[in-house]
Amino acid sequence: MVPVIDLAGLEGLGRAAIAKEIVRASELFGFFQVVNHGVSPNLMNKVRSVSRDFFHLSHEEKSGYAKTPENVQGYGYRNMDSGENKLTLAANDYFYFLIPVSRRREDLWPRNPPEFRETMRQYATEARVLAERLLDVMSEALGLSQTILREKLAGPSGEPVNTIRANFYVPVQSGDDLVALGTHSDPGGITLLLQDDEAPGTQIKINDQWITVQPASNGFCVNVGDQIEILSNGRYKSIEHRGLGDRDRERITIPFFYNPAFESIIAPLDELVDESHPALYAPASYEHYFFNVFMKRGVGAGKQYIQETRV
Ligand SMILES: O=C(O)CCC(=O)C(=O)O
Ligand SMILES: [Fe+2]
Repeated sequence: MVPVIDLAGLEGLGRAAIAKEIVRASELFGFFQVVNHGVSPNLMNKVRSVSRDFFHLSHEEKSGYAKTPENVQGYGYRNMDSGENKLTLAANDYFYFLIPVSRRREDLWPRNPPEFRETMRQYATEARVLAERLLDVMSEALGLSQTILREKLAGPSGEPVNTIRANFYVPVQSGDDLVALGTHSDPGGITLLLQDDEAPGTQIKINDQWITVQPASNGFCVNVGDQIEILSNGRYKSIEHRGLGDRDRERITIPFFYNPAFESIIAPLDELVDESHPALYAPASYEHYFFNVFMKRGVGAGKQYIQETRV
């Protein structure tokens, strides 16, 4: 039911047919998986293994890279700060800016394992290319210039915000709830979610039913985020999803977020709005959306974030 889309041939004769699948999935669910997507499986495995190695270090060593109240980047852990930072998971996590490079805090990127930094630098480049190929297809299908979505996300600075996070789910005690990361839609543009092939646990909500995603080998899950729903004036849907822990195993997922620059004003594209198609969402800067809508409610509010911007 949830499509696995083969991107081999996207830039060749296969483009129209592949684009049709991407667009259909984005309209129906806001979710699909991709294979043959151009990011090397070797690099994907390295991203997983350096993350796993980092999480297995002592708490003391990891805390040398900890987030601070003023800075969202760095290593976070369960109950690290009560109340204020509602993004801290019921698990360990780390979070970094990749793009713009000026906001990167590489000092908070682990030195151990030694390949961590170089792996993430390379990943920043390759994942960005994939996200932009998908955005270009989605732009074309709106009947607009191929780069309109990425231009709108980048805004006046010309630089989108790309971040990665790793979610580290420790095994869930029997009797405890499996849901570790509550129901949400991703607030930004588009998310490439690197799965844990051994421990599935991403669930997406389709027609009010929770469906566990079975990770395609060497694939990415692609989640459409709220800002793409807004820019497309509701044509593409952001997907409600959540993250489960596993009773027996650790689970690590590593989302790459391709998000607007904070100062970008996101609103339905002018070309998609006319008298018979009124704008469904009010314009807002991404800074406002992220801090005053998404973070304020905290993870777990499903699609209520975007409902707040409905006109
Ligand atoms: O870990 C998962 O399965 C989902 C992660 C996720 O939705 C996120 O980090 O935004
Ligand atoms: Fe998410």
